[in-house]
Amino acid sequence: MPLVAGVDSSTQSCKVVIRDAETGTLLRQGRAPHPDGTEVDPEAWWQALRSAADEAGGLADVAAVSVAGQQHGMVCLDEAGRVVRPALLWNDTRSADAAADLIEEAGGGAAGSRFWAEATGSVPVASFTITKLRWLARHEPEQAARVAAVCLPHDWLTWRLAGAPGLAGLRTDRGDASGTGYWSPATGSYRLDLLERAFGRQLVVPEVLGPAESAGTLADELGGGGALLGAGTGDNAAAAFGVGAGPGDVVVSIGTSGTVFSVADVPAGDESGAVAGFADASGRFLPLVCTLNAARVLDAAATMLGVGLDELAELALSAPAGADGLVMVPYLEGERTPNRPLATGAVHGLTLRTSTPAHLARAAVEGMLCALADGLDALTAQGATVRRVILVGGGARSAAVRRIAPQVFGCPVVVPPAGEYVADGAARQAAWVALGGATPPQWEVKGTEEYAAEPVPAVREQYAAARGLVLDRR
Ligand SMILES: Nc1ncnc2c1ncn2[C@@H]1O[C@H](COP(=O)(O)OP(=O)(O)O)[C@@H](O)[C@H]1O
Ligand SMILES: O=C(CO)[C@@H](O)[C@H](O)COP(=O)(O)O
Repeated sequence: MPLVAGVDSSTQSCKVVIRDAETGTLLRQGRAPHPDGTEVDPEAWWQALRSAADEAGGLADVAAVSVAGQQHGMVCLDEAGRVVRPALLWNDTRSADAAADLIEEAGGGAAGSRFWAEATGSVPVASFTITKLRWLARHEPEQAARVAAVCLPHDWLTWRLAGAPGLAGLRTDRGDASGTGYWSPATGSYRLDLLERAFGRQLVVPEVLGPAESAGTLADELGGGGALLGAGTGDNAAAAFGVGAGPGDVVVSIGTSGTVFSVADVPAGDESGAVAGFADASGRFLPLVCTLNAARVLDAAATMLGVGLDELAELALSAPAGADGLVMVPYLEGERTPNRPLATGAVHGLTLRTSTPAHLARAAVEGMLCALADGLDALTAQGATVRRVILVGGGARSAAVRRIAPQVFGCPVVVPPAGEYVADGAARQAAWVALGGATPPQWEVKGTEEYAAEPVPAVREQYAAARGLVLDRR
């Protein structure tokens, strides 16, 4: 019975699961928090991974380990492999002007967007690594001069697990490479000309591995024993792999980010920029829409109302669908889809009738879900078929989210049992590496619950009328 470990190094925390490679049975798990903020010293992720792995009983008895991580974060290393500055995360919007500049330099407007969609599958927004490289080159030239290599959070953690074997030892996978802005899912190759255009010179980048290729072995200091390292992947690609998303399935993940994605056989190239044309962890593609505001909208609403998350859900469910016209536009951290990096949130429709905790709770849940429903529309416009939505992430633990989602999405919503599906996807990749074979092991997800409800189109209509009515941050 070989064991495998899967790691989810996401925005708010690190989770480790240890599973039986053949059956997928969960044996042990651990977690540790990450620091707040949109720039983080990668060393904090390393410490969190080590303590989550310790809580999970250590890695000494596993045959393989894979790391899934928050996408896009810019980890810059010098010649000696030292981190040059804290990593800028996917939700750091300071590179919004750099994104606009890169589109302008490629022809501007629709032509510039088309160029990027064709070259890399996605139109750059502030989240993408390439925009952060441009920001660094322009705003911190002394730090930029020290950079010898750039990689992503999961690449760096995999490299640390291997014992930090020099810059030539950096490895990544198709899924995470596709979120950099300098790798093409359609051709499966880097566009280092674009990296150079953005940063001003070439950098070492990780070698891109196939889905079941090994990135080396676990360092002895971690209990090594010859355990293989998987290539790892981005957290959304890992979630799709973890829940075993198939044709007609759209995964909606409500974590720090809100993401809407499906597994596709052909690469996407949405010139509007709404859908990012990523690659997945199985060798296929992962068209994806991402919002900056998801589970933390519920956290913020609970704080405003002075209640816990369970009480927030009860309040939301006690108000009518549509909250009698109270609408929350949830751009609390600016927004990525639509591309409004400076936007702030807003509440519309306040009357004496709607000025109650229940109405505000309902408006928060509906506003967050409506932004994701817009993402669902963008995904179907790119050819995705939606038979059902699979709901995952911390926000899926909310009873209100589970029950209101089918009203807003207009299709059945299935919720797997509360679990760590990103870490599970990483573990399944590790099992594929450990066991070999042309296809990954089949792990069954048991105990899925289905939620169905009559769609309530008025909720989306009132949100559509309100979503543009927001102020930019000053
Ligand atoms: N019962 C719940 N109701 C609503 N939100 C919840 C609940 N439990 C956890 N969350 C939220 O889930 C979020 C963390 O989700 P997670 O998917 O782990 O995020 P990430 O992967 O971005 O680190 C937190 O913002 C937390 O408040
Ligand atoms: O930027 C994206 C997807 O493009 C985000 O989904 C990040 O990958 C962070 O994920 P979470 O920590 O919210 O799960």
